Amino acid sequence: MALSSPEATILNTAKIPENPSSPCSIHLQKLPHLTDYLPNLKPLPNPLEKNTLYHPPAGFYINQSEVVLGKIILDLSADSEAVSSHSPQVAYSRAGPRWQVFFDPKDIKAAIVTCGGLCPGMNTVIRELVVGLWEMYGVRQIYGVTAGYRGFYSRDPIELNPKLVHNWHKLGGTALETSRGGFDLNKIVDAIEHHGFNQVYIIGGDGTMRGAVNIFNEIQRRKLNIAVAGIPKTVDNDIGIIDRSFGFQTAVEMAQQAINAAHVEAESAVNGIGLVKLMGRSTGHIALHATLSSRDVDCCLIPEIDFYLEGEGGLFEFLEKQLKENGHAVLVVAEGAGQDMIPRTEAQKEERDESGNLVFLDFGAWLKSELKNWWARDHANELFTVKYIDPTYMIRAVPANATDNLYCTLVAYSAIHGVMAGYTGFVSGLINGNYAYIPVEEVAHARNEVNTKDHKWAWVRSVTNQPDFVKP
Ligand SMILES: Nc1ncnc2c1ncn2[C@@H]1O[C@H](COP(=O)(O)OP(=O)(O)O)[C@@H](O)[C@H]1O
Ligand SMILES: O=P(O)(O)OC[C@H]1O[C@](O)(COP(=O)(O)O)[C@@H](O)[C@@H]1O
Ligand SMILES: [Mg+2]
Repeated sequence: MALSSPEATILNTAKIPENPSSPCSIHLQKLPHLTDYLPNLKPLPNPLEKNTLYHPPAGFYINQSEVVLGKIILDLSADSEAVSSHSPQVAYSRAGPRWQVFFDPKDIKAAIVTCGGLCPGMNTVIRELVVGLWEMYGVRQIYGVTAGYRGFYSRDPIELNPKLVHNWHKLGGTALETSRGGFDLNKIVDAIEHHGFNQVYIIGGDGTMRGAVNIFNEIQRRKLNIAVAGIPKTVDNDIGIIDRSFGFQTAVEMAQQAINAAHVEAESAVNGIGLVKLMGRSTGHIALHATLSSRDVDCCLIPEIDFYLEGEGGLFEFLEKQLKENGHAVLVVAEGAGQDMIPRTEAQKEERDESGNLVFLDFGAWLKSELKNWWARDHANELFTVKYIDPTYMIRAVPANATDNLYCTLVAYSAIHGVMAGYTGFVSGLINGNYAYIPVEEVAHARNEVNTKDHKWAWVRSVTNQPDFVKP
């Protein structure tokens, strides 16, 4: 049947090359390997071969040639960027067990550390690293470094085993404790050497991964037989390349409770506004996803969009209309939104946390008072209520849900297999639904901001009907 919509016309006339599969080549991101700087290391057969419970079937081991593509959506029309520039498609090594390993389990002394803010699932990742190393590869020396990076040089590591970590996946937070700051490169690498750790698993966010790059470089410079693997953790979902971090979906789910409460409060008041602030230092992913799944939100404000309060096309005008039509409105704001609107003292402009992250002012509280001022000014004699809900830590200080727990298991096992195979300076992560190894250097600098030009943001706009804040 002939297609007659305008979209169909565009599709039918697009210049699609005769052989669309030919134009693209593949560029594999090279993973650092211990033999890059220790060429005399000898491979061993994978100890999984001797596992008494599990006999690896044919096809179990991953070949070096197996890759995961960084981009799976391509424009194959002849004049598209990808095709006309012949730019190669970026690919990453597929994660999983290798036939050869570069560690003898009896010589392994593994260290696990957690850094930065909490994220649901951190305990599961620790648990799965311990159980995976112990059960799959027969490793018996596994240690937890407590209190983040500073713990390497200021605390005694604690011994971990499957019995001890048995229930950890049911607990929020990190049993190893975490902290910000305290990154002292030489002290950390000295301590790693001093303790005899030869596998270091680092669970943390963008800051942590930048630290991991430095540790990896210093280990290479000292030519140490120590592999470093990162496992990206970011409740904000601000790390690029990977689809998302473990814990993100749990946080979005928890945020629903706050939005529901704000909705009930707003609906039950005369001219009621429910205002919810959700985490997201520099990205609005949690706010966006929580908004899309809730459907009760009338306006979602994130750091990636410019918006204004007063005048035509502004927030107050929009709320006025909402209150007139529905009697209530629900606003969701990301923590990092509107920071440049709040007046700051010189000291506040400089304030940073121990890791060097800028300390944000409470946009939700500021907006609440601005809303009240606006209403008092323009509608002095009408009732008005703003209920402000700030569930901050409640969305991240919880155990991971089932989906995130599964992700934690697979990402931890991927990291173990990669390290056993001698890879180092890499992270394991989910790319387009598949587990892959990515050079940590790349991950440490890859940002993941909300793309306000894509369909997802357009759906937010259509679900909420909020203005686009383009000044007339
Ligand atoms: N550029 C950097 N170089 C080295 N270490 C860093 C860097 N940025 C942050 N860190 C360290 O990484 C750890 C966690 O960083 P932080 O930004 O607090 O959290 P996250 O890793 O979750 O983003 C802290 O110990 C901090 O000192
Ligand atoms: O109060 P804390 O522990 O510094 O955490 C607050 C920050 O932690 C986060 O949840 C996550 O930040 P990180 O990924 O950098 O750890 C941010 O959204 C928030 O700004
Ligand atoms: Mg961070």
